Amino acid sequence: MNNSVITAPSILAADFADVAGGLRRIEDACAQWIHMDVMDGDFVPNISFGPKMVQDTRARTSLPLDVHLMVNQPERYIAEFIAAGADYLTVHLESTVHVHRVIQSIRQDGARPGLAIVPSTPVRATEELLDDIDLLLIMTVNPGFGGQALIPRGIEKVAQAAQIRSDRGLSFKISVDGGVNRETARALREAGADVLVSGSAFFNSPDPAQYLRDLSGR
Ligand SMILES: O=C(CO)[C@@H](O)[C@H](O)COP(=O)(O)O
Ligand SMILES: [Co+2]
Repeated sequence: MNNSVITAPSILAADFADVAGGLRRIEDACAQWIHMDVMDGDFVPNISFGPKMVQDTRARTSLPLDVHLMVNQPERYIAEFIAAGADYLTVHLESTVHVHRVIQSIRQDGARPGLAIVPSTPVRATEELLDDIDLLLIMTVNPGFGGQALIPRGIEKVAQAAQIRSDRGLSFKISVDGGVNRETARALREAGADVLVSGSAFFNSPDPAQYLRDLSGR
C-alpha cells in the first residue's frame, strides 16, 4: 500500500476557454502535479494541444508538469516539449519503433522520461526499458478521451509492475491514468500505484481538495 500517493489532475478535463481557472482549481486543491494530455489525432482519435499550452502553463505554476504524449513518432517533438517546461515527459511504447532511443534523448535533454502502455500491451513488454525510466504510466482506459470507466485488469498490471520493480530493485514511479476516482483509487494504491491521474472526476467534484485527499487515502 502506498500512503504517499501523488495526485495529478488532468487539465484535459478543464474548460479550455478558462484554462487559468482550471489551473487555479488544481493549485487550490493542493494537487502535487499537473497532468497534460497531448493528443495528435493519429495515435489517438482526438486532438488536444501542443507545446505552447505547456509553455503557457509553465509560466503560471511551479507545480511539476507531467506531460503525456499520445503522439505517433514522438521523437519529432521531444526537444520542443522539454524547452516548453515539461518535467516528466512520457511517451507510448506503441508510438515509435526506437522507443529506447527516445527515452535516452528525454533524459539527455533534461527531463524525466516516462513510458506509457495502452490496455492491450502487457507489462512484460516494458521489461527491457524499466532501468531507463523514471515513470511507468499504465493506462486503465483506451487513450484519447477522459470520462471513461477503468478497465479492472489494469489493477493487476499495477501489481505486476510493482512486483517487477521490487524484484529488480528499481525506483521508477507507477502512474495510473484513466477512470481514476474515489471508487477505484483504493485498489490502485493497494496494488502499488504512486501517481493517480484524474481528469473528469476531479473537475466534476464539488470539493476538489477533499476529493484529492480521498484519492490519496489521507
Ligand atoms: O490520457 C488520458 C486519456 O487519454 C487521461 O489522462 C485522461 O485525461 C484521464 O481522464 P479521466 O479518465 O480521469 O476522466
Ligand atoms: Co493522460
